[in-house]
Amino acid sequence: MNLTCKQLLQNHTQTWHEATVHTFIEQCKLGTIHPQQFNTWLVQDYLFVVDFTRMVGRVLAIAPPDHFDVILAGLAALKDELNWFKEKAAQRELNLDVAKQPTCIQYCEYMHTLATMPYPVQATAFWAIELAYNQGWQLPGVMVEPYTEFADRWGNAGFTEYVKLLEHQADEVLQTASENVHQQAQEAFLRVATFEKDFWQMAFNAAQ
Ligand SMILES: Cc1ncc(CN)c(N)n1
Repeated sequence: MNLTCKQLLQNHTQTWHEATVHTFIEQCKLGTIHPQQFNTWLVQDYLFVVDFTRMVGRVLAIAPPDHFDVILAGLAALKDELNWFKEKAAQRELNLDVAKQPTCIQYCEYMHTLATMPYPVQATAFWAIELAYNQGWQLPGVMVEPYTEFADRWGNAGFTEYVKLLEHQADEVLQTASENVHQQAQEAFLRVATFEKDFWQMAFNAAQ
């Protein structure tokens, strides 16, 4: 039996919904998010993206050469993204040299463990991580200022296209993978979904 990214989304609609729809983002859309919550997200997400960039580097290291184009484009976008995070943090006078919160630590440690897994599992996790932000920031629709630019970073049409390419690459390698690898890919998808939900909650908790 084959496994595709689309099937993962269809088989786990509730879990995926919780990964991509959260009061944190809804309150960004409305402009009611507390600055302390948003700033916590900004700093912790920067720290996450540093480790995510390393993860993508490891994915590249074991990817077939015909997947390089998409992954290298992703790494180039991450270079811009890391600089953009620094700019946004400076505008808000936020210190990025702080400790990761437990949820961020656990997510980053999980990304590390992905390196021990077969390429189809890593490709599936990579796609799921990017899709979570693509949908998370896109689903609420137009956000009020100053959040428009944040929603646009991951919700724009180009990013949607990039996530589609990641899906095609994951689907391609899942097609020839064993049942056991399919099982691991499904577990990775579910772990990513749970971490995404927890990450929104971590930022939301900053005001309580
Ligand atoms: C927590 C999280 N998940 C996903 C992404 C998108 N790279 C992100 N920036 N942060």
